[in-house]
Amino acid sequence: MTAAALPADLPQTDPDVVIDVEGLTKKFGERTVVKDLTMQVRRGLIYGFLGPNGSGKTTTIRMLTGLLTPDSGRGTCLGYDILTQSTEIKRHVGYMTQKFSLYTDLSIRENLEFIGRVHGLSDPRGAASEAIARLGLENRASQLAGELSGGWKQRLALGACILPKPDLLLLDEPTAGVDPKARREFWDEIHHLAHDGMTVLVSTHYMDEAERCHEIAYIAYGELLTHGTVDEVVAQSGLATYTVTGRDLSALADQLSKTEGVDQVAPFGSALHISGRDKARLDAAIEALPETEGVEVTPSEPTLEDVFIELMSQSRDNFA
Ligand SMILES: Nc1ncnc2c1ncn2[C@@H]1O[C@H](COP(=O)(O)OP(=O)(O)OP(=O)(O)O)[C@@H](O)[C@H]1O
Repeated sequence: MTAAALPADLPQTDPDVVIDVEGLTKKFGERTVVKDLTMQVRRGLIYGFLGPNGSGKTTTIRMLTGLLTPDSGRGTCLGYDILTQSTEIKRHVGYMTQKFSLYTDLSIRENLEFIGRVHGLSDPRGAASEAIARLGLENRASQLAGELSGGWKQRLALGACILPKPDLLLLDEPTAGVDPKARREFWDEIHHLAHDGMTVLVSTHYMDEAERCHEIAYIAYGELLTHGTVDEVVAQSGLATYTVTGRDLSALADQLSKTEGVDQVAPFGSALHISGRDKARLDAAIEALPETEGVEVTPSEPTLEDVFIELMSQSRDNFA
């Protein structure tokens, strides 16, 4: 990964650490939405935030970048204090929210030029042309934004965010409802941006997108339950997993889901994915299965989805 030089007006603290916060807590009314969150994000990383609906991902991302003031805790974003220097932070951050917020009755080019002017760019027309070329929007430049399909809208929204060349990009569920090809192209572009030195914080519910992040954090009920690379998160889970293949597995799935030592049974096409927190107990459950012709049980690796479902079930227990 290449890291471009920091702009001269950024505080030259530790240029490799873009976000460095500790003990962030946020309440809305009586409800604590984010609890005692401590984390660091290094420059040029694509950092994914995962977790159930309403778990505090957006609130976290907004606090990390000074867009929302925490009730307690402290830290820096791009070297600026998140409590006192949010104006400076905002100058360097691009934020793509869940809601499409561009002008539907302006064309792609008009929208981008307008955004360029709002940001006071010296050459809004040139910047718009550059973004149009970068995102492959040339053939659609004069199309009205309101007439674009979901995937192209997202691409335009991304173009608008990167127009002022932010150092940090926040993407809040950027590909919800977008087809797989458009999602892949969107992610290819995110990787190009990170390769050029931009840091990206992205919230998502898609496991394949989580796997495209350099690091991920899983937040449930306001608490950061795990973080690291995908491999680290899977290894830290301590889950043991088997794959069961064969015909007519639904009766077996029923039986297994009631068996001690089996914490998860998930059908995947003609296979079952069986996981347990305690490998010895899971092994005992597997060994106790009756021999059934055509049914095969093989050890496998837990998927990220297995890990997240497990984390969610544990945290729900704690919060019930
Ligand atoms: N300004 C606000 N005032 C009151 N409650 C809020 C506010 N913003 C968020 N909340 C609540 O805080 C909780 C966390 O919301 P947040 O948007 O951070 O979750 P999320 O993980 O991003 O959810 P999703 O995946 O659904 O986007 C939710 O219960 C939400 O209703």
